[in-house]
Amino acid sequence: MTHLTGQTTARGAALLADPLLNKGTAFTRRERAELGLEGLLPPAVETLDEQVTRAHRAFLGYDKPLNRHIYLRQLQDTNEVLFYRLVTAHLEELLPIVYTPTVGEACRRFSEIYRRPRGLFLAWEDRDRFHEILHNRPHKGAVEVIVVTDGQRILGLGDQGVGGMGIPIGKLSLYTAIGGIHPARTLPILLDVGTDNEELLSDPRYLGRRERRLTGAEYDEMIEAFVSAVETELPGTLLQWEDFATAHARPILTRYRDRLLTFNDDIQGTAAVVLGALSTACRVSGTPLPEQRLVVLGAGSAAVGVADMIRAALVDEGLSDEAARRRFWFVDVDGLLIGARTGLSDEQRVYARADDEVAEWDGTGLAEVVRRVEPTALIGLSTASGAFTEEIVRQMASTCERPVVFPLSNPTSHSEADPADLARWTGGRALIATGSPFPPLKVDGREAPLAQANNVYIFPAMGLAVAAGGATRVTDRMLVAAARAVALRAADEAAGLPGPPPLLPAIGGMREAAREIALAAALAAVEDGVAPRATEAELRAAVATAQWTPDYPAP
Ligand SMILES: NC(=O)C1=CN([C@@H]2O[C@H](COP(=O)(O)OP(=O)(O)OC[C@H]3O[C@@H](n4cnc5c(N)ncnc54)[C@H](O)[C@@H]3O)[C@@H](O)[C@H]2O)C=CC1
Ligand SMILES: CC(=O)C(=O)O
Ligand SMILES: [Mg+2]
Repeated sequence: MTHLTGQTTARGAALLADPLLNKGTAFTRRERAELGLEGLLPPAVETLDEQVTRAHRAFLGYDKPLNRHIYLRQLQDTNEVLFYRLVTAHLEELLPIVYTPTVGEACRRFSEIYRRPRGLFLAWEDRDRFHEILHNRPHKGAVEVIVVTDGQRILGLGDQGVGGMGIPIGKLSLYTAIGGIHPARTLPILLDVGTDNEELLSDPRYLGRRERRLTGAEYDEMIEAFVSAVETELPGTLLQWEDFATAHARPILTRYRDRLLTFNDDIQGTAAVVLGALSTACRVSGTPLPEQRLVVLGAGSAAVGVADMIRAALVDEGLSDEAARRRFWFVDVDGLLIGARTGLSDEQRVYARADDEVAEWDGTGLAEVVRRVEPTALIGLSTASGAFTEEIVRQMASTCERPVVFPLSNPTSHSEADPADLARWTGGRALIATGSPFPPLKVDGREAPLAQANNVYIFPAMGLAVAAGGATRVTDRMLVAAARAVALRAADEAAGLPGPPPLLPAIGGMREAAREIALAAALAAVEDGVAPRATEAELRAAVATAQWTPDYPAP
């Protein structure tokens, strides 16, 4: 409880060394006298707001994003209340540093910039002792949310081995900053199953196991050992799978989603935010969802997850499943998904087009698909930087009045297009959302913020929903409800605003948005019978109470 209430028996240097109890220069004179801190701090006593101002200046003193990231991580490891107060006060400015794109660089250079430990590293050799090792977590007591990765598909950067730990740390920082999950109740976990990244294997500084990745039955055994340790030691914890390679992501989700409280953020979180942004785009363009023709670049777990949720929404709107499937054309590194393709997974095969459709085509690459299909929406989850070329986008814009173009791959260096180019090539007609942040566009002399269709709109709110409503499973309906709440909030914010309506809610208001999204998901959990009965008013109050605000406990 200590770390939740701030009540502690720690004194002196030990107190200052605990990031969840340390107030730094905000310890009052009386506290300094009572807690053995005299002489350990410079004399000035600051308020939290004064500390935030000072920390923000120090942050701005670093030019390079990675150095800013390192500064923030150090602040987090020194004084968490101050870190979270700073992040929440400057969310829009700090999000790209804590999260994509800079977190990608932090993962790539994890071993080089490593300073202090955070979270748990679980290695294959210890698979029989995961239960014990979970006891070594820094904060005892219940854990509300775990984010776990095995580092194999970190953003669009591929295998980063233990460097992938940057992602669970970054995502959980946002569970706290946006969702309000208390930092003592979060736990980042890296499953070290080795790496196939040659550069890392030959780097003497690499901090992970210098072994090739586990595969097959051993890999499955590792995952099972981990899940059963979580089930036994931390029952009721929300377990989020993050940045697993497609070969593992879906099978793990299928295996465990009905067994414990769990979801895959890349598959399900991404789907919800994209459905939210697409719903807004449909409203703005006047082309209803069932009339959209969707070309999706990339057929990995993220892309298929997105299509599955849009397909379910189409069926909800009255289309047959077959008709819904026919609204999609999937293009991957080998071209259009068609029946004749071998090696497609069952999930991909759902979207394979009939072979005779392409009989007369000049190949099945993206350019030809766009020329033939005349899509109204182009969604990129391919990791292929610049794949939405001028030729392709101009072609699309020649047959569609308001082309929906979502280059969603992260980090920025992997985006399928630069939004400023998309706006130029389409004469400002494109409805754009990106995965990583981009500067606002200039529209009619005004700055128009770009929608960042990133699962950050969803996962912190799911954590809050579960904390407030006590769900025991994450159901599809909870995610669809979250998607609807995102679209609703965007529409509310757009009302009365000059200029083009934003496709997603403003980043600066994400904490408030998270409450609305969480409420919608919590209500859906009750409807699905996976959470105790509660009225909307009760859940609204529970969500507000559950959302922690960073502040020092009264002296
Ligand atoms: N905006 C967001 O919230 C999210 C974005 N993403 C991004 O989506 C991307 C993909 O993630 P996953 O599906 O897990 O990855 P993945 O590696 O499993 O899938 C990539 C897919 O793209 C295809 N591809 C690769 N190069 C291509 C090319 N040059 N042309 C056409 N297709 C190509 C591959 O064949 C594969 O089907 C990543 O960059 C990730 O950062 C993922 C989750 C959330
Ligand atoms: C945003 C995210 O989860 C990804 O790019 O993998
Ligand atoms: Mg991810």
